[in-house]
Amino acid sequence: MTSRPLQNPDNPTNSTFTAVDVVLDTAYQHIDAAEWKKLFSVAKKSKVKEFIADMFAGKHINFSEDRPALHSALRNLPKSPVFLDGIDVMPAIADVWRRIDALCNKWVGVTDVIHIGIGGSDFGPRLAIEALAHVPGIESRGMRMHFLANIDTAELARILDRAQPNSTRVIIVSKSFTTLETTMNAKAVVNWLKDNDCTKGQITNSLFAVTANVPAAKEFGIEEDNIYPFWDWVGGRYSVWSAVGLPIALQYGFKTFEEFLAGAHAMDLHFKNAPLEENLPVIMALALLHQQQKQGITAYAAIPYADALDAFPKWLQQLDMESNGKSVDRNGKPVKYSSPVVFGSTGSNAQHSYFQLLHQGPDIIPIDFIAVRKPMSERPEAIAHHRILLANCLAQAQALAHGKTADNPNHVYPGNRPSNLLLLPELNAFYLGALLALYENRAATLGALWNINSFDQPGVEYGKVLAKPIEKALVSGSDPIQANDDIDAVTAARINLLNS
Ligand SMILES: O=P(O)(O)OC[C@H]1O[C@](O)(CO)[C@@H](O)[C@@H]1O
Repeated sequence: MTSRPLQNPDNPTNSTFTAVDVVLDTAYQHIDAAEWKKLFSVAKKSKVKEFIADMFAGKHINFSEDRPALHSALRNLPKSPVFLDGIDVMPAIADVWRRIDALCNKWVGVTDVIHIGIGGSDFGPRLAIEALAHVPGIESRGMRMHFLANIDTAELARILDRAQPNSTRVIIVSKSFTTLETTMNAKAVVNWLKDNDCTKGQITNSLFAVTANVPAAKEFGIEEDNIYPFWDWVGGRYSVWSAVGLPIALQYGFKTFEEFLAGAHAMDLHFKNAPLEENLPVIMALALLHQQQKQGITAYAAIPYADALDAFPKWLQQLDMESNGKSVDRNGKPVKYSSPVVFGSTGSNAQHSYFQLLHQGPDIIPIDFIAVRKPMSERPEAIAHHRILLANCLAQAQALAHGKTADNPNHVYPGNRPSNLLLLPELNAFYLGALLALYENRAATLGALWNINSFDQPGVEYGKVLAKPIEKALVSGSDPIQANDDIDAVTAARINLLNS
């Protein structure tokens, strides 16, 4: 017995939208025609269409850093001119593509790649390498790809235990080339190469860098030929399309990297040209805004029913919350809405973790269910398992939407829990690119709707600054320290606890 009719009579039949073969179904958002009409008028009033045009035209929409947000140019495979302050950026981008392609053919006998980077210099390449590892038709070079991000040496030790120093290449990825975790990890890996009797020449040949700060990479000791540049008009969390995506080409071939770019480019063309009413990133953004306005939601979950997308929620957390986790708008005024807390993990695992809360908790938390139509293999067992996976995805969405009445209050499902269904035709480089670009463009649209600058991240600096004096005070066995301008009484007590 369900608590409401399965079909929602006031829900418009056109709840399904398709772009680049990716299907979005918003039926369970329970937004009726009048509400959609209102939402699209909000989009028009927020000048979303003009914002999209400005973004692709290289306008300095990242006004606080006086920069464009032109990551779309990085996947503009047709190389149609993209002008940034009067200069076409495509020749420089195409030159990096050429160099990446050439490098793919040079790496012979490499057993291990240690990819050192954090945040946007890690989440994107890590996601793509994991997502494409078992895609039929993608030939892997079979190199062990080690992602070293955290300053915690546990990750470093695990990697150095496995990698073969004489056949290892090191890619240091950092837009700023000043991120402490990355530079310290890079130094530790260079010392490991030295400790394993690698010659100076071997070390020089095995070190590569991907950065927007070429002088700093040279200063570190990377040969110019081994430095792959990107630019300050590419945000870190939007950078997987640049040479930051190098591991994808090295492991799966340049053609696969091009496929990845092509999917994102196709989604960009849709975002740039489709009317608001048929525009997937815009519709997803408006649906979230609607739930903020109607239900006062403060969190949302992205749940890929595909183990290959296990790293997707982590990538999305940085994209959404570093882009739009802000309290003031473009005019410095308090925002009405901004990014909710974003979390997620793969289904069906998530059903055995926090779905109890999603179904019966007091808070309404919208969900993006992401599913893949085609199983990763045609083996009968894989087809059977895939059918169960999809059935669970659809069942969870239905149960959340309609709920269930019961005499025993403990068994009541309130329902009215909104969700989207995103359906990829299959998981390959093209549709992975399309999916990530869909969410990047959704994040940009949300920024436009919330009147937020989605392309700076001033909130990540203060903690790093405070860590410096605290790190200096952490000397085990030292005399107890007193609170001072940088270290308050609580932290001083904690430092003394750690030092004792
Ligand atoms: O690529 P970099 O400069 O090392 O920065 C790493 C990450 O740190 C941040 O600057 C702050 O989290 C992110 O925006 C960025 O992706």
